[in-house]
Amino acid sequence: MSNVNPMPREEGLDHTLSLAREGYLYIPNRRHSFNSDIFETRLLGKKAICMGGTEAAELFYDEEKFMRQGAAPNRALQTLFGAKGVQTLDGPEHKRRKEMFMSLMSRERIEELIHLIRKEWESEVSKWEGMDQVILYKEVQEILCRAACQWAGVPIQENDIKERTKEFGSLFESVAAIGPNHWLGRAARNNVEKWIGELIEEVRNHNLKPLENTALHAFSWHRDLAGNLLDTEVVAVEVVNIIRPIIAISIFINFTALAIHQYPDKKAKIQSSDEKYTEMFVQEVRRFYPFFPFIAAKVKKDFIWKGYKFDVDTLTLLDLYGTNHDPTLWDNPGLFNPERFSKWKGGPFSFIPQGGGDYLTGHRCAGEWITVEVMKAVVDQLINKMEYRVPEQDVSFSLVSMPSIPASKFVINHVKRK
Ligand code: HEM
Repeated sequence: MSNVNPMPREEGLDHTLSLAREGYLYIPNRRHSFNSDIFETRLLGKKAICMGGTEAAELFYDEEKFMRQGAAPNRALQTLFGAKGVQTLDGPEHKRRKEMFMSLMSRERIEELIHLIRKEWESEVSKWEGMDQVILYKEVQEILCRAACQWAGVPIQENDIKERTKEFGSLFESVAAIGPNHWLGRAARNNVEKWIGELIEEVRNHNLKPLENTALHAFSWHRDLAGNLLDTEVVAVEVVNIIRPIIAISIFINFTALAIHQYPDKKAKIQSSDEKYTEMFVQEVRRFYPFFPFIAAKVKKDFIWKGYKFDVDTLTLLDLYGTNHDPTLWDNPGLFNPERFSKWKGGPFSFIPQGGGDYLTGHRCAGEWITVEVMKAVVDQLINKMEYRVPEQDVSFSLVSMPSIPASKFVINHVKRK
């Protein structure tokens, strides 16, 4: 064992409170002070490893070394993820389930979603023209809820939109909450899973016939490796795994609107450049602003990496926010600078707002292409299709509360179609 070195270690009994207090900066602060991309700490009463940077991300996505089963805390399963979803699976079972998701992500299907969102957006602009003020975050969530349900083959009545939007929103807004908001998130999950579960039963009884290439259809009839249909509850979790994150793009859209407002020179450049610059702008929004701070896995079997010992079952967190702001990977990472993406060489482990690695064989976000395309379409709507003013408001956002959203939820007024 002479080749094993002690890992830099945060002394003390437990640091869960520091994690809650420092939020997005908990891991980056310690990577900086230990001058190490890896350190040991104690979270939820147990030893845990935190790591960040390209090499750590590559290690984290090695499925021989890490597994997802048992890694997500119960409070995340009860709100954000749901039980027995794709996020909790490993190996061939995960690959089979992930294929089910990726089968929806063709260029044509993504274009259909963008078309639905643009249509909903344009009809909302007419409503916004008559409003004294528009709280963009709330309004955009309703647009995305309508479009996502339609895209997923899930019928929804117009008078249910507000309530369902709130429920889906609370699944990702309550994940780090304690007390009443956490319980609201749990109640919302029970409600939406029950509603979707009833629709799945209708599909299986042939009373409801969603289009074949929709999530509701594909997931209801998906078969696992043993050739069996999935339990209704699991299908419901996976359909929610499509609709909920599409609505969560509202967070990136709020930051997109904020960036357009705060960086008028970049806005002018979008207006005078081609689509390539819009894409660079959107990528910089995803790199610069906070969304998911980190992701969790457990060590699958004992191994040694760079002289550090990883013991089976140890909770390990990969620093997403810190990797996207790592000064060894990004020049002047605190600067909002879309131009950096003109020279960016790409790579699956350095730019990881939605996880890293491979889409099909690993856990990288199934909806990353959708997210980028939706954000690009929204930039076009905000800049080329409407005019608006941004009144005085508090647009500060926290690096502690998760997920982080600008305080005012971005208010606009004097909206006019162009
Ligand atoms: C709103 C912006 C989004 C962010 C910030 C985001 C972020 C993430 C992150 C960090 C992961 C975990 C990666 C990992 O565990 O290694 C993930 C997984 C996932 N995301 Fe997203 N996501 C977004 C949008 C979407 C969209 C639009 C969809 C689907 C339409 C989607 C579907 C999924 C699924 C199904 C997984 C699980 C993948 C797996 O475990 O194999 N996400 N996402």
